[in-house]
Amino acid sequence: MAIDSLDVKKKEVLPEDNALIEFQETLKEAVEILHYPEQVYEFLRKPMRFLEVSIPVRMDNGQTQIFQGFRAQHNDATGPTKGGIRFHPDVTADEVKALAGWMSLKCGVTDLPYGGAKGGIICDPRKMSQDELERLSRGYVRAVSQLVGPTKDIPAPDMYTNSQIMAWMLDEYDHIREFDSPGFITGKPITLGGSKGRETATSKGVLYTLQRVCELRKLELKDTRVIIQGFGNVGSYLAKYLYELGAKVIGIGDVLGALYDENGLDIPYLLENRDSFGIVSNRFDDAISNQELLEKECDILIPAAISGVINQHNADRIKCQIVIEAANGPTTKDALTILDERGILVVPDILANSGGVIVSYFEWCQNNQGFYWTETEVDTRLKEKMNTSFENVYHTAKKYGVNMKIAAYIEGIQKLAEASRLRGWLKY
Ligand SMILES: NC(=O)C1=CN([C@@H]2O[C@H](COP(=O)(O)OP(=O)(O)OC[C@H]3O[C@@H](n4cnc5c(N)ncnc54)[C@H](O)[C@@H]3O)[C@@H](O)[C@H]2O)C=CC1
Ligand SMILES: O=C(O)CCC(=O)C(=O)O
Repeated sequence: MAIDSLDVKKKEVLPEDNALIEFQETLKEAVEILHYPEQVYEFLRKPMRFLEVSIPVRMDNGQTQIFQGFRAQHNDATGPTKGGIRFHPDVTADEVKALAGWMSLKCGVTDLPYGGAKGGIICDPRKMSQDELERLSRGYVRAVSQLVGPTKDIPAPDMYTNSQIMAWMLDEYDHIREFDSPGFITGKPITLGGSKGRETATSKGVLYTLQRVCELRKLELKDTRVIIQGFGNVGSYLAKYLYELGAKVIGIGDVLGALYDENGLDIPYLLENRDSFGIVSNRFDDAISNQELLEKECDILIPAAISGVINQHNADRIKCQIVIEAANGPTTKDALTILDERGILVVPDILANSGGVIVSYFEWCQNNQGFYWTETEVDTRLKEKMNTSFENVYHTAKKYGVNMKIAAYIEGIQKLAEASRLRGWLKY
């Protein structure tokens, strides 16, 4: 069914469209702090491979529409590449390249045996029927099938993709390869070899990070005022967990607007009334804009939607103690400088949202073993990895006297650079 009624409004907070430059500039800073030669930066600043594809899809009206898709593989020195596939009308080639680079760093920070990758298709899934989405998903796999595979490059969900889309992609891949290979893709339905706990993994990882930060800042989670932008996979589960733990979720945002109540929102009601694309604000007359939401006073602000929303235009009006980046790249470099100067702690994406890829890794391990874990096993291991990664980044920040973003890059780069040197790709 086409969902025309949910027409995307023009974005109220214009993201800075320079994710790749953001990635490269921060990378350069971290490489210099580590006293690595320039070639390390030159090698890591772009993906090792990038494929752009055209995907013809027969639409329900009988006409064929050509969709543009991408897959970027940033670096495979440490293992096969790994990263989600985004279906979004605004996704660009450069953004996918940046997202792939961030995936490499994320896998470095969390010590996973992967390099980074990312995929994207320019489309608006809210305006497509399930049949059209299925044909698009299968078409994408056919277009990139030479490049991906369980020991080459393993996709997963990202914005506007979900376990059903992973299931179609897996089925198409199995069809092409003529054997069952559940390890080709993660974030699958549990019946098809998905892992328990993958659906909630990113939000749980953000929660564990947030709890650790609260301990350090001596903040009681109970009654802490939290604002979350994004009410999809990551934002909605996070809101649920925080609400259950007694935090006051005073604001949430989605693509069409935002809801705010200084006394705390009724999260169970919003969860029940949101649609499958994480939209709920359109059900209320008193919705505010995303811009207003981001500038409301709170203790912890959690951008969990798109990149570049905290930028040089609004960073001096952000009124919180802590920003936890659940989205990829929500804070620009300029904004980070302003927030640093204002004493606002920013916990970086490549640490905070790594729970998703961590449990994707667990899923892949389970597929390779053919032996499946309980939810408690998954969760215990996730928490352990999140906590270890947090402590490493935190201590690196102290050691080098840098913010947590640079510290996370420093943590993320080292294994990549070392593996590239050991393979003889870089001489230093
Ligand atoms: N799903 C996962 O496992 C992981 C997701 N992430 C990142 O977290 C973020 C959110 O991902 P998901 O929750 O999976 O996506 P989703 O598709 O489930 O939900 C996206 C949410 O963002 C909102 N949104 C979309 N465009 C917006 C805009 N222009 N302004 C304000 N809100 C907007 C949507 O309305 C929806 O509520 C993305 O940056 C993604 O890359 C990071 C790590 C893993
Ligand atoms: O689960 C994965 O493999 C990747 C998730 C992802 O795309 C991300 O962390 O940004």
